[in-house]
Amino acid sequence: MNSTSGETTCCHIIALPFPGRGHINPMMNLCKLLVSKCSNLINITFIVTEEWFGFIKSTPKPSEITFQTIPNVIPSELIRASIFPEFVKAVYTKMEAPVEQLLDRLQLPKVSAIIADTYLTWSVAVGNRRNIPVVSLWTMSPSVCSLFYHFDLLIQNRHFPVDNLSDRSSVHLNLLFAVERGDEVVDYIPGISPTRLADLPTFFSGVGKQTLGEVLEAFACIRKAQCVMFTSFYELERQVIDSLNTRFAFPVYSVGPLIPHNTLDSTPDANLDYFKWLNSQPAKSVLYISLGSFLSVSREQMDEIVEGIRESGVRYLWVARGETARIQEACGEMGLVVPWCDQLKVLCHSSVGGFWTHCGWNSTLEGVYAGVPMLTFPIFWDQIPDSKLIVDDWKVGMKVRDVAKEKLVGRKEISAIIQRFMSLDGYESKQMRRNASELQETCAQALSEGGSSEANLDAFISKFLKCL
Ligand SMILES: O=c1ccn([C@@H]2O[C@H](COP(=O)(O)OP(=O)(O)O[C@H]3O[C@H](CO)[C@@H](O)[C@H](O)[C@H]3O)[C@@H](O)[C@H]2O)c(=O)[nH]1
Repeated sequence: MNSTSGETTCCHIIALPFPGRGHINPMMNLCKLLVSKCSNLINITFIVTEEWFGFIKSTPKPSEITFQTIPNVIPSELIRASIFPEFVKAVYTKMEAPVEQLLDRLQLPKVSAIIADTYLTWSVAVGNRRNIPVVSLWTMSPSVCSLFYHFDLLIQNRHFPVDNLSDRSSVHLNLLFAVERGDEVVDYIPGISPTRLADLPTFFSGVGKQTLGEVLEAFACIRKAQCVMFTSFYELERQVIDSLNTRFAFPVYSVGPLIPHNTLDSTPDANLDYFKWLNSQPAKSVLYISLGSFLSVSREQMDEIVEGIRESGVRYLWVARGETARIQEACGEMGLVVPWCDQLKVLCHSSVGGFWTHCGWNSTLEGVYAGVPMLTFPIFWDQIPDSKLIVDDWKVGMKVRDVAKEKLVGRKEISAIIQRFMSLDGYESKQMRRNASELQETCAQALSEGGSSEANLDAFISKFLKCL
């Protein structure tokens, strides 16, 4: 604290999240954490588009965090998934100028740092021009960070590009590739356990390949940031984090999981129908299903999932956007379908015994925190290696969808794996549940007083928030 004159000085942080739920949530959780650590001593300006402000303005937050908006210079969130490459290009090219204008107008005093999503490449230049340190917040797994940071190794080892794939925008091209060469093993990315080509992010073709240029640009820019922050915790991927620490010329801080665990006790739930329903179910009997907040699977696949769940006879709570009534009718009376829920609180409910997940990194961290085993159904990008971490490395889950094997997972297969996964008696299931509890314990230790995440946050604060 800068208090030689007896006065307390407030400093300022600018938060620049990437416009997407999976990025805004962890950025907000980080901001809340910083405020709770440095109460009354920092103010945070959280910058989003007007559209996102509409989505999040009623989110409970401390008064030290203030929203500021820029105009909607990028395509709407409502169509983001359908025009993803165009959306990413707009984020890379259209947001910098309005952010600069906003900062000029606000004239914020004593700005200690800009915390910006790694994918907002231009933020490093904004910070450097204003002589403000830039903290690059990576909201995916440290493994995926290492992979993109060392992308040249894939090229040197002739694992990228793959010549026989055209640029047609099709998920099936990735599958085609996965079937032909997917079992080849990548064992040269620092810190990452041997990984099949099929388990790398979906950058070999289609939409993934179309946005790869921007992602690699982000990893060129990350080198000019003053530090990198992970939403994860150190013990979860210790080898990768150690190895990145030796390679980066700046510090790496793992301060997570940056999920809303601090609010678990405070949010009221008694009146919500799905909590009332959960309260009346047997312990560990409910499969919680979420396919993520922005991408969806094909109609054909969705029908197989619905039938598989119905045939399994397992109790379920399914978060489905848009098609709630249709899915509820088709899946039957063993469960509930809702358009949105308080996911972390649901995962921590004693009736929930499993998590069908698309393996978004926040959901993965929430599953780890809650100690719930995961049934993985990755759809795109980093979700594929996240599934591999969950199933092969941590051994806290089972795969519904193996990208190297099949295009469409059929209802019989889905029903069988759900039953095996939710059984509390089977050897495999018991082992998986034991591993999930152990990982949960490691996570709790990281978050506890003196744990690695707390120590990293303290180290970050003392190095970067100089005004405190
Ligand atoms: O009913 C719901 C559904 C979701 N969530 C929350 O929404 C967030 C979703 O984040 P995530 O699980 O990471 O999924 P996406 O929104 O799909 O995340 C995007 O961003 C992530 C972080 O960069 C990437 O790992 C993913 O691949 C990418 O799709 C999580 O905190 C969930 O708890 C809820 O609270 N209620």
